[in-house]
Amino acid sequence: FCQTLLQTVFPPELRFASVKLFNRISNWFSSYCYFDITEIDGVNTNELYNAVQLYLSSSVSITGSRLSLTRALNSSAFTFGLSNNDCIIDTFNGVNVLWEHVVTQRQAQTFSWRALPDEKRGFTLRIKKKDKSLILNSYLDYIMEKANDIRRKNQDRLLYTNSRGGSLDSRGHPWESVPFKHPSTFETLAMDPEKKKEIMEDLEDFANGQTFYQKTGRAWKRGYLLYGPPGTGKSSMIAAMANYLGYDIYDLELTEVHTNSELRKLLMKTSSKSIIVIEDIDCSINLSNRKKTNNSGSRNCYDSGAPEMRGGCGSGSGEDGGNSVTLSGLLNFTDGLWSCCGSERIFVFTTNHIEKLDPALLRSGRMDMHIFMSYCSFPSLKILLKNYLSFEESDLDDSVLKELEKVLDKAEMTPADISEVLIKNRRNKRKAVRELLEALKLKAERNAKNGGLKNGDDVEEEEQEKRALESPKEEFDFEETLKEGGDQDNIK
Ligand SMILES: Nc1ncnc2c1ncn2[C@@H]1O[C@H](COP(=O)(O)OP(=O)(O)OP(=O)(O)O)[C@@H](O)[C@H]1O
Repeated sequence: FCQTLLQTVFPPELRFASVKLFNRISNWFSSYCYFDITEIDGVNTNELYNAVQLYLSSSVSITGSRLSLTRALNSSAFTFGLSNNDCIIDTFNGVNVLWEHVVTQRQAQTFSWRALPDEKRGFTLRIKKKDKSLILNSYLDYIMEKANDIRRKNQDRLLYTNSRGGSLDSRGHPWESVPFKHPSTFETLAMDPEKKKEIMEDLEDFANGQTFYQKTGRAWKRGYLLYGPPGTGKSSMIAAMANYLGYDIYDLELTEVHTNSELRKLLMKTSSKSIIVIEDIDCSINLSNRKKTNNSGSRNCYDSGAPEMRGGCGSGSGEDGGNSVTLSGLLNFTDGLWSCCGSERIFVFTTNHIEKLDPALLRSGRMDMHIFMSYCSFPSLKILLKNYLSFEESDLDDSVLKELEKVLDKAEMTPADISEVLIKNRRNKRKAVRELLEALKLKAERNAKNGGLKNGDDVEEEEQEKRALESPKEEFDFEETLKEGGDQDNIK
């Protein structure tokens, strides 16, 4: 009866108008203003909605009593969210704002080329009118930034490679990626703690240095050169850097890049907050012939500023018939105008032979920090003992520690060699230490015999070189024997 009466006295048009009027009057007198951020804006997904959801997830997890939980694709973390029609108060620059998660049923869908979800979701932001101009823009920027940080932290990092001979994938992308799961961290990395701290601080300063780089007019990038014998942890260091900063890694296979312009395109397709790695740079391209003069006897390649990497000096353009990467191309890659497309990028080059590198690559500004990855030192050994055997310093006898320390420098063993000994015997910790001591002593003795000659790989390399030098001599002797008409059986 009441309903019928209401319908008659207040027809829908009148009701609609009175609600509108009521809202307007209450808005007039209200000290708040409201912003609706819907999940779907027209037919497109609203990025701000996703950002707010992620941003609120960090504060909701502590305060909320009923929460929604999600786990995104390619993510290793759970994200908390406000459940339907729940509210939360957030504070920004001393101003309180209220967020409400509004979920309503969507009315029957009219024709649309895209199926919309049954529920209409959105956030309503309530801000005091007097604070609106003060915080709105900066608050929303802050939310977007924070959300990106959270997304990066939650999402699995990716390892990209270009090793497909310059071909593009179905999306026209020159890089292909896999989830990056390397477990190396600065904690597990065996190196001098002081040096480690210095590197970590440098990385932190870089990551937080947006204002600094802007103020000084420098491109927001940094170069690290890691050098040292094989097995001293150069790759592990790169993984630790990526895990520390939460950056993706682009592992650039330089031998698969054919021209400078291809190199540039690869660079353009890298994202910010990433580490671009060229491993064993001395093996990737020929860096040794920069001082060759060209036939006309002009000044050397290095002076000309466009040294050729394959086949001597070339034209100033730095490209050799369009099929070789030049040093100038590589320098432009790290240092030129193109290196600044995108920001917050780290370049890491690794080499086992720093002496083979062109000084142009090493000068400051290109490679800002040169990091020597050395043979295992005593502080590094303690980290390895802790990692592999869970040994603290106090768990070992002083005499054993002293013996290890004494022999370690002379043995010149890499952390990789030592890790092998420890892994092999990790079930029996005491035996592992004993075997390690023996291995170190043996290596030290061998080094002493060889006149302090480096580690196993270097010895092997020298032996290979010796063998290579010796083999032509044998051929020569054979020829000599032929000429002299020697013993035919021997010749056979
Ligand atoms: N400093 C280190 N700290 C911890 N582990 C190390 C270290 N160095 C080497 N290792 C161990 O040895 C293995 C090989 O090391 P890694 O590949 O990082 O050396 P590398 O210097 O990059 O060698 P290469 O020059 O041959 O590429 C790693 O998987 C790691 O387990």
